[in-house]
Amino acid sequence: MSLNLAQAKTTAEVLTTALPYIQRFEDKIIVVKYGGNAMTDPELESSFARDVVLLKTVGLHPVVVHGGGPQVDNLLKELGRQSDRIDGMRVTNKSTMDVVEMVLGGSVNKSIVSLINKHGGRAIGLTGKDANLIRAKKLLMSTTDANGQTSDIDLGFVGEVVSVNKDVIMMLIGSNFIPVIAPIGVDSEGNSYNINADLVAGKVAEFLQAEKLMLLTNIKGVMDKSGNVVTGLTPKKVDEMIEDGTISGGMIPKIQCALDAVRGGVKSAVIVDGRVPNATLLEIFTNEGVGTLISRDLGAALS
Ligand SMILES: Nc1ncnc2c1ncn2[C@@H]1O[C@H](COP(=O)(O)OP(=O)(O)O)[C@@H](O)[C@H]1O
Ligand SMILES: CC(=O)N[C@@H](CCC(=O)OP(=O)(O)O)C(=O)O
Repeated sequence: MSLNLAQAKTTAEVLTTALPYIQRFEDKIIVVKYGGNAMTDPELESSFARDVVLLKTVGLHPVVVHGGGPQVDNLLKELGRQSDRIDGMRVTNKSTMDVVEMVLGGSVNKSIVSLINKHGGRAIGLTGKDANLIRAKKLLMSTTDANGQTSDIDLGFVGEVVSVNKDVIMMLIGSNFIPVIAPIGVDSEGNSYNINADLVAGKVAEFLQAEKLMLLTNIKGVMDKSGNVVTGLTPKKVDEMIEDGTISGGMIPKIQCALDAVRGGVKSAVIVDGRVPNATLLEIFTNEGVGTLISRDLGAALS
């Protein structure tokens, strides 16, 4: 495609405006979590893939961690099965784990890889099992009832991240690849664990000491009871909002991992509306961003 002079002038202006941001983020690692709910529109999927390729091309190092919860739900439904969720976590028995691995490590991972490659990137797909990328252990969860009684909940093969093999990711980044990671972990016995993709993205960002953790979802940001986007959340405020039901479901692990990541050394975490075209670029190349920002200073000041 060639541009006429007027178009070229506009493009030149845009590129000039982006220059300080490109310089600020040059050589920096940006972990982008691409949620299953943000994957529903082919146009937006292409926009996401192009954004990631553009970031890499101008010298940033995007690392993609993806979800795919709705896609797992769809296959389970087709198979005439279902799974419960507790606080946003899928209760995962052995046969559900097989489906999770098939969908997240298979079709979802490969379609993101293909799309990025179609747009000129060098994406490489991995699950946490490849090169023991994500070491995991069983997630232990407990609940407290109205009488203050605490009881354990068994979520089956749901895991939490123990460690991330940073060297593998750095090697790929150094060879100009864009890692695309499915949220499946492995323990020392070779057992697979289904891990919430936000938690994986947070830990990957922490182990890499990323400049930014971007969590793409299908909502404007964290909303209060009136539906207004909230920024500058404190852990205390988050607890209150979970307690009174303002924050629920998948937003619970999302906001918690954003807070954990900034406390763990990631410069900033942001919950971004993935339904906005070019959301990833807008977040990097504008001061305002497009979601709920949790900065390191804020995280440190409030912890
Ligand atoms: N206070 C809140 N603000 C925004 N979203 C919330 C809130 N509480 C619950 N949610 C829900 O969390 C969802 C995002 O989590 P999730 O569905 O797991 O997204 P993803 O698949 O992108 O990880 C939103 O679509 C919304 O339905
Ligand atoms: C334990 C657990 O709940 N795992 C998630 C993993 C995928 C995921 O997190 O996908 P989204 O980001 O699209 O929600 C699941 O099985 O749905």
